[in-house]
Amino acid sequence: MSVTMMDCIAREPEILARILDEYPQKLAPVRERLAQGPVRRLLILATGSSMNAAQCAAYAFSAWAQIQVEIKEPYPFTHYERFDEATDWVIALSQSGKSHSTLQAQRKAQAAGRAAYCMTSNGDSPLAQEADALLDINCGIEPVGFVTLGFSATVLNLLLIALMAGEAQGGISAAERDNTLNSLRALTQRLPEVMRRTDAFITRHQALLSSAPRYVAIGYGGLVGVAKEFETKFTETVRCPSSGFELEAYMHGPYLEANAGYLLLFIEDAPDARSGALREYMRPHVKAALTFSAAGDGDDQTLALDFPLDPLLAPLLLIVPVQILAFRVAAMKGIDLGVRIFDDFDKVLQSKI
Ligand SMILES: O=P(O)(O)OC[C@H]1O[C@](O)(CO)[C@@H](O)[C@@H]1O
Repeated sequence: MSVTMMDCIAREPEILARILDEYPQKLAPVRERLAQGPVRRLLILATGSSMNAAQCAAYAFSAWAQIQVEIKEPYPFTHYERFDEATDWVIALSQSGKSHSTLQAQRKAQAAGRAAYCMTSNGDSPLAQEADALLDINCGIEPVGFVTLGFSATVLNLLLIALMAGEAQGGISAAERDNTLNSLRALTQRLPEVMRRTDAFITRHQALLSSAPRYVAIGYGGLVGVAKEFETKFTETVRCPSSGFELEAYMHGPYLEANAGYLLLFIEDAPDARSGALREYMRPHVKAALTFSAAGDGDDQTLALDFPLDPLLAPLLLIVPVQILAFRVAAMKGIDLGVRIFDDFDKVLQSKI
């Protein structure tokens, strides 16, 4: 039998634990870069899920290492932008290592005199081959195109890079580093329980989850990356109109499209007054306003994971219910993810090489 998206999600606890054990070796190029001098402005070139993963981890760089992260869509960076000379580190992030736009952007950074660090799970890929240094995501090549395992592995690696930078640049102590590593290990061990709770929640709400014509997720801070990945994953798998918004940005226009068919999903690390106020305002106007929360035991409308944690780590936990939700709602809609559609797309459009 072929490997499914759910098989990949189920491997996350094991693979994330491995990444935590092996990162000092696998991310050795990060140490070498940090030894060359401080990093203040990091440019991450990435598209799709890889861009969303970068958004999940970006604030850890500023909090722990005082690094300003810019995440750029590769194509406009290549074709419309002047290279910012203040950039002192460039990571071209592509899980497959085959996105053509990211390859072109990597070349532009190299032409601007910057060493390109390629972060990928495929060391033989075109991006890896042309890069100046390789950052191995250390999850193997994901056999399913709708990436989940690679997404979570990317977020964890980026958090670990931020941690290494934080320690090297004096932003955090060795004790703080160890506390964070312990929290990450505990998070990884919590994932099987997260999966069980998510399954039960989805089964309970099956009727409304399967019948909505429009899905919207809302997050804040690093959880915007989770909301954006909701958009990417639902669009790829559920194939109904789906969007992810930043909490405050949602209040500037997007709410106006809400109607009685609309399914809203709030993503919270802990009870949040602003997110809660929006949910209560919107609830009478929509089919359902559900919440995924890292904290608490929750109510009928809330999947509560009862695992309070540092908000900077929360995306790594809260992405898992989103991934399972995409897989299960696709199945409820009768979509067979094993059947390829638009099979000639990459051949014709050359977006992946
Ligand atoms: O991280 P990569 O391999 O560059 O892929 C970026 C995006 O391209 C896709 O694989 C589609 O081509 C998406 O699923 C993914 O989010």
